[in-house]
Amino acid sequence: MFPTLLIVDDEPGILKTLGDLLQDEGFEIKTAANGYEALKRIEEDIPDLVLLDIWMPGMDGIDTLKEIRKTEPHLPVVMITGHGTIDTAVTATKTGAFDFIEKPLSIDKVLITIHNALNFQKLEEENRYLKKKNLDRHAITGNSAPVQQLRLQVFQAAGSLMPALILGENGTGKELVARSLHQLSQRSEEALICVNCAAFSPEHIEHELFGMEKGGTDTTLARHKGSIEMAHQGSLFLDQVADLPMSAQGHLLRFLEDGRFHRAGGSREIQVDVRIIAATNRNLEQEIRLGNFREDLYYRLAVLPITVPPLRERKEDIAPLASLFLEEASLRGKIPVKTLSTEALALLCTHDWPGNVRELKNIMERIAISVQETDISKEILEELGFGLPALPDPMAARDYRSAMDLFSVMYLRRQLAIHNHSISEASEACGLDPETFQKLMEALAG
Ligand SMILES: Nc1ncnc2c1ncn2[C@@H]1O[C@H](COP(=O)(O)OP(=O)(O)OP(=O)(O)O)[C@@H](O)[C@H]1O
Repeated sequence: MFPTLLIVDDEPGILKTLGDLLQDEGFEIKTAANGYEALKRIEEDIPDLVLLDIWMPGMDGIDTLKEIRKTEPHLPVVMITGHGTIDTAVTATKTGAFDFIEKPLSIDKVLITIHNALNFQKLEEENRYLKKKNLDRHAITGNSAPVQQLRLQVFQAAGSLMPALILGENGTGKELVARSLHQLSQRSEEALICVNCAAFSPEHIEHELFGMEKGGTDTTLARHKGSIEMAHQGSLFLDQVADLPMSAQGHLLRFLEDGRFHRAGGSREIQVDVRIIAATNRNLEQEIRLGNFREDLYYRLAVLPITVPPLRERKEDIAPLASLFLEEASLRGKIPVKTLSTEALALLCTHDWPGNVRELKNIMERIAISVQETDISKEILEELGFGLPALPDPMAARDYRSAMDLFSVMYLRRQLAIHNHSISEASEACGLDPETFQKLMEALAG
């Protein structure tokens, strides 16, 4: 299929010669003698590109362009200008024209501009497609009442510029909620900068957030912009915000008050427009009582609080989430999709999911890759440690020894659950070697 060009010019001579030349180059040509006719043509059938004369009686090129933009924001428009009307042409590019070509027209220049505009348009389309896909990637899966409520809260918060604070246990989906919030907001075309506040030492977190003006001889501290500046016009996601040291909390509070800050070592005041989204799995009210978190900062951050419920409180979501993760893993690994039997699913619903959705995702990915069968039975899950009998409360144990044994088994099971049901990962996290971990599990189970 050849690209369709709409040529808009009040000079019949130009319509004819330019039309014939471009038709010879393989384009399909439509013409319009004025702005009104052009809008009518576009309404009938959208062309791939418009060549639009600026000087026309009645509605001129700029007004026609403004009208086109109302219904067709992405349609590439190239302006044709008379000699000496560069200022108007610049106004046109500001109004959304792709480029302009001067009369008398050189066919080479016309062809290059058309090809550039069509290529750019293709790239833009791909980008929009990827953006849309990205939106799906950040979709919050689940049909339980708490997740429906969560989606509504995210949607409402996306329409505001106020800081949002996302609360919830480990692995519940706080980062996913933050990404979804940004994607649904008017800032989705701009950057979402993510900073894990727990990943930096107290000295480095301020440099990471606010940037650095002078670094002396230490090259790792060279002059650089901080995440706040990089997020200008977009959003900044502060994950594990409870880990911010006190001095950084003070600077963040000041920034939240008026959008201004200084780079470390700098005296120039910088103002940016950034939407803050913070998250934590800690109980911030308790951290305030313990003196670890500033109360005034908490109130600034928590203008729009969003709580992501733990998976054990929305077990209806286990089935759709498990299917999603099995499907995603099989797509990635190019292997057949696996499904859970009814009994296997019922067994998953008896589990408490201390690692929440991340634990479910990890286990489904492991099953997708390592299990041969496409129907996942209850027995396969039992081999991975699901469905172990519930343990009595260690506080009610008859003596110290039994209380300690009960506690140890609970601890090891929990570590196993959090770490992907993998003995090597869990043992490393607990500081035990895998053999000891396994032996302890067996001895305590007996
Ligand atoms: N409702 C959901 N739908 C689809 N995927 C989800 C959902 N909730 C969580 N996930 C996935 O589970 C994983 C863990 O989620 P995420 O990293 O957002 O959790 P988190 O609460 O930020 O964790 P942490 O407390 O450790 O920072 C991610 O891969 C995420 O995409």
